[in-house]
Amino acid sequence: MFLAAAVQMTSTSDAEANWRQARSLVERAAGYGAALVATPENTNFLGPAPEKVRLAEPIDGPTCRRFGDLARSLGIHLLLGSFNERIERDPARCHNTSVLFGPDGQVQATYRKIHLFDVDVSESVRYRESDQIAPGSAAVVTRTPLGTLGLSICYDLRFGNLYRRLVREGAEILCVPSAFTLTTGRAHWEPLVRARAIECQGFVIAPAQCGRHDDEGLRETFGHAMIVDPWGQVLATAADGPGLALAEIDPGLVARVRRSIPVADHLHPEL
Ligand SMILES: O=C(O)CNC(=O)[C@H](CS)NC(=O)CCC(=O)C(=O)O
Repeated sequence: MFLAAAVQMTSTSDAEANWRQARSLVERAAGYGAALVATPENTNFLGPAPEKVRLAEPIDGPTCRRFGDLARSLGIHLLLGSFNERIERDPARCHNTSVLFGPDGQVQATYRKIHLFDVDVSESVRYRESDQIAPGSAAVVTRTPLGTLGLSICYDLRFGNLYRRLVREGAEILCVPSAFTLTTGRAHWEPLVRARAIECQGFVIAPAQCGRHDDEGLRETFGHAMIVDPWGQVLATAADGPGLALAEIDPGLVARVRRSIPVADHLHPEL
């Protein structure tokens, strides 16, 4: 058994303020005893698009170094839900990248968001994530002493085939750091998170952005950071505003649920 935490926070274009907010919530979670702490999509910056690309950094840049040092000083596994990763050969775009740090502070895995949010939420609320973000193409699973993690980001949550793949490759704990819009979050967030947990028969750790940001559309995000167990039960949901969803993870539950309903054996991959 170990304690996991999904961070809920409000990132803006003020990278230093975002760092202080994230650090204080991660420290709080570790203070409660959390061994695995995950922060939301765009932890380090959620603001105007041109700035986002201009401020993008490589994985060995200062943002990842800070989060790695934090993981080491607290002795935890820390998922930086996502940051804007510079692409050397493409100055116009960056990757939307999750980074897992081990308790030694080293980068243990990186995942680049595959499905990009090019969506008209309403007449006035319109996103074209692919204008600034270059998609990744690799599904990423990483073994840790706490269990095998499958990585994904936000809009990926709608594409069940990615999660089937992660489970096939051994994932027991699925991470979905997010920044769901208020509109789509109200209607779809919890059912989607629970559906992934039930289908995958795994834990889902879903950190979230919340509140009002300062990008062009003054976007508002849904919050409701949550942790769901392999039976689909919501173990914890963050309250309104910056905070934490904290829950105990029983790694043995994954195997018990998979034994009881052996969907992996009943799957028709040819369909
Ligand atoms: O663009 C940025 O600065 C930060 N990126 C995000 O907030 C991303 C891409 S726009 N948001 C989502 O994927 C929302 C998905 C969603 O809300 C849904 O699937 O309904």
